[in-house]
Amino acid sequence: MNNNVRLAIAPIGWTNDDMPELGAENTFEQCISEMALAGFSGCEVGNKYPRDIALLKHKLSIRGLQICNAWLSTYFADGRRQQTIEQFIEHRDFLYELGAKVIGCSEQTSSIQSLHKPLFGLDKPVFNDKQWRLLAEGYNLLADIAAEKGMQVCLHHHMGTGVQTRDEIDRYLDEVNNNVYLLFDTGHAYYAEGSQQSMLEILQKHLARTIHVHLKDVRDNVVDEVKKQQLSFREGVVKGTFTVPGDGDIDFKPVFSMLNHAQYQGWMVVEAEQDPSQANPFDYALKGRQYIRNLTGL
Ligand SMILES: O=C1C[C@@H](O)[C@H](O)[C@@H](O)C1=O
Ligand SMILES: [Co+2]
Repeated sequence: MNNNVRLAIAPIGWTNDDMPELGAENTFEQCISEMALAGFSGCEVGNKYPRDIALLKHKLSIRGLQICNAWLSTYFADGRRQQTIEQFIEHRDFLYELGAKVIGCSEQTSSIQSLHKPLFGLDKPVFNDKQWRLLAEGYNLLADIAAEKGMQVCLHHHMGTGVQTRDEIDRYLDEVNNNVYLLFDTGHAYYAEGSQQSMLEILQKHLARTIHVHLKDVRDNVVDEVKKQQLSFREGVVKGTFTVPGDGDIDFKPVFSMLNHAQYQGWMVVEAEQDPSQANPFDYALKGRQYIRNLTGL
């Protein structure tokens, strides 16, 4: 893997912002110390991180860590344009001060990812033409606002949202301008389409537009349970849908070789939300780190 790729890890394995009861016992300092000790040089932002920029930078830099991105929910497809833009500007400025170059957003209009609804039922949002137009106009605008600070915007395709499937990812990238990008998440692509092959085809098709990568592995047996028992996204997470690369059913070798071939430059972020009381975050961070080292030399 080329030298322009850097490895980060998300705090979600230690403390889960969506379900704060998962990892409530883990402190911010424990989390970032273990990230550094496991051999990562960057991380995303969690809700236990201090908002004071100088303090946060200090805590991170003494551990050799840098912020590479943080999630922002957008609501363009239901018309909440102004509110989204205001939040985006604040988020952009926060990330800019921390030295991040990309801003990863997820369109959450009618999302069921946090609701108690079957993930594979009929409730997943499906955008109509007008909603796609609103989304595309919104993301085009975000890209211009990001560019004011030399930053780039990417959308995180996500289970339970209107940009989940392969066709929806294609449509998103067709509709937006060329300066609007993709955050490719291996776990969500695999979960959405149900196979390694489809996940790889999505990545192959959109390599040139991929500016940030989340590395999650998936446990097939838990996905089967989510389908059979009509579980929600979060119920699946608690049961262990996701894990670190090398611990589940995805083969990451072709993922890394595609990125390498395309001379991908940017961050790859291990992001494995599971219950920290069942999956010790430090053990799993080390496990993921070792697997990536073995396959990439990074
Ligand atoms: O990037 C992500 C952020 C989380 O909040 C989300 O639920 C997770 O699955 C993810 O991929
Ligand atoms: Co992700």
